[in-house]
Amino acid sequence: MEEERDRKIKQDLDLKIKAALALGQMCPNVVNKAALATLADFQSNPRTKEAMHRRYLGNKALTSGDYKTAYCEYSMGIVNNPDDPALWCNRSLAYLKLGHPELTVVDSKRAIEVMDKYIDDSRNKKPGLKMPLITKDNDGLTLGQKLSQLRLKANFRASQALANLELFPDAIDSCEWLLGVIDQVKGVPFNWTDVRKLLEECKKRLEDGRKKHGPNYVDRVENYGKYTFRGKYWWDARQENRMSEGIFQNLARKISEISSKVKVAKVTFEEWGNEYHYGIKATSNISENTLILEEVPFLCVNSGFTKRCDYCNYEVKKKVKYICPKTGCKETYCNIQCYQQAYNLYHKVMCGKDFSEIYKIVKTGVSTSSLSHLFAIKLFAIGKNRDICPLDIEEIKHLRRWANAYSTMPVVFFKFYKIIIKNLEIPIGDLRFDFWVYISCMSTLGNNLFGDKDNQSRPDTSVLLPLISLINHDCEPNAHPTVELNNRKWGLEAKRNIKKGEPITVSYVNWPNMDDEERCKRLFIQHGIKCKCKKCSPFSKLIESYEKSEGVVANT
Ligand SMILES: C[S@@+](CC[C@H](N)C(=O)[O-])C[C@H]1O[C@@H](n2cnc3c(N)ncnc32)[C@H](O)[C@@H]1O
Repeated sequence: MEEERDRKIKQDLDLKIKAALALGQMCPNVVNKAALATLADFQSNPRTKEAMHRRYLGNKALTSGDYKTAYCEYSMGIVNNPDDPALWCNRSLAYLKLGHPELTVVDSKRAIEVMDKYIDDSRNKKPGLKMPLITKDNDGLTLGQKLSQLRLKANFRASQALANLELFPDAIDSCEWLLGVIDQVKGVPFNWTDVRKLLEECKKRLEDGRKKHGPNYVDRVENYGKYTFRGKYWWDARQENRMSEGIFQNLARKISEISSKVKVAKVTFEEWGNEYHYGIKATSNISENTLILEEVPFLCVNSGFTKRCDYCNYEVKKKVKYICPKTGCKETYCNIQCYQQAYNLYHKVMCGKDFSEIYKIVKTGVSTSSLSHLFAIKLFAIGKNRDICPLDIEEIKHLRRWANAYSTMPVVFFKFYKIIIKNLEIPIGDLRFDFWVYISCMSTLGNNLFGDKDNQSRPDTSVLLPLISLINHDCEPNAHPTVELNNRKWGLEAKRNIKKGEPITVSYVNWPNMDDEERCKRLFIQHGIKCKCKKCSPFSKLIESYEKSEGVVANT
């Protein structure tokens, strides 16, 4: 029985191969003997079979307009068979329908990459991808034709998403590419007039934008795409869970271990309504200049302008130097202890890997927030090392993500993301490290880092302090961090007398002599904070209207 079925599959495929080659389709090289083997393998492999079933369920959900179910089914399919480009391509449509163009672009690119890899593997006579494109629905198309169609679909979705991200020049390029290949493909899987319409619309919006904002309106993909992201995707419940009793108790214990003067508390500012936040409150009267607490950073990064220990940020030229003993790895530490701590936390999986491209771009940044890309590498490395999603890292899972503003996504995010998962050898089908996880990590980092510049004002170092990060901002704070870069512990000192029960606050910004309204506006623009402190309360309506009229603000 089995043999008979395999023979039929091979026969069927053989015919399709011949037809595809004879027709000279866009991807004639995708079919070879290895592909034959993998198709048979696909039919008998329970995981690829499951993936195909998920694709079927996803397609059904998509057709009925149930995009959330479609997202779930395709994701399950990807977990089972990440080598099926149709799953990535179809999930990109689910994302588009759900209003996540930033994820559509990435999944459609992934679909194309998977197809390219398939073609390369076939050329090099490597085993082909497990790509169940030849299914029961015999629509008379060859494998090559199906691949060509899929490539068009992926590109069309990318064009639509680029337009939604307001990256018009790139959307225009993409539409023009599509219109250029119109004659080469049999059975175009969508209406060509839709591509023309999209092209016209993008050209018009670009022109209107340039008239209004000047010739540099809307940068290209290397720069920013605009989308709405309020700190979490709907399928990710972690931000709700961060206030759970278990996590709260855990934080309370950790704070009590470093200070008897303060405790963690669930707080609301009047205008925050029912939304609870974490905050830190004094447990007794604290006098001016008292050291309230000290915390050792969970993670440190440095951009390399000053030679520092990769683990604790000490300036190594002043201290004993220890270089990672592995040949080819040049990472530098103060001493063997720092090396061992780093090794166990993240270095084990990062050792000797080349992240220079990320460092190069980080070094061109003007603000210390650019260093968050270096943290993202370490968070992914810790996730890989602990075999968990980076968003579940115990030390940081309680942190509040950037949530109060719209976001812009530098498209370099995807470039960096790809470097990270490739270097850390994370398979693309491991969705614990999916691209949205990277965006969510960046959002956590954007809200919780303490950075410093060097004496030439270049972003130099940054630290992640999971407990000090619980302290809220006030434009007239009662405490301030005692930052000393060459001190492993970061301190918090009372600026004035603080009463028992009073929330401890710091200023997140250092803008002396700025008028109150401007400061309040910039807190919103640069930190996503609609500041609820007493000084800012007169401007709350103004900020609301500013948010509505601007729509999009920078996430820097
Ligand atoms: C570093 S966290 C502080 C701890 C945070 N409240 C929590 O629940 O984890 C920074 C975030 O707290 C909130 N926040 C802190 N100070 C604030 C203020 N003065 N007004 C409004 N929101 C504030 C904002 O959401 C901000 O993005």
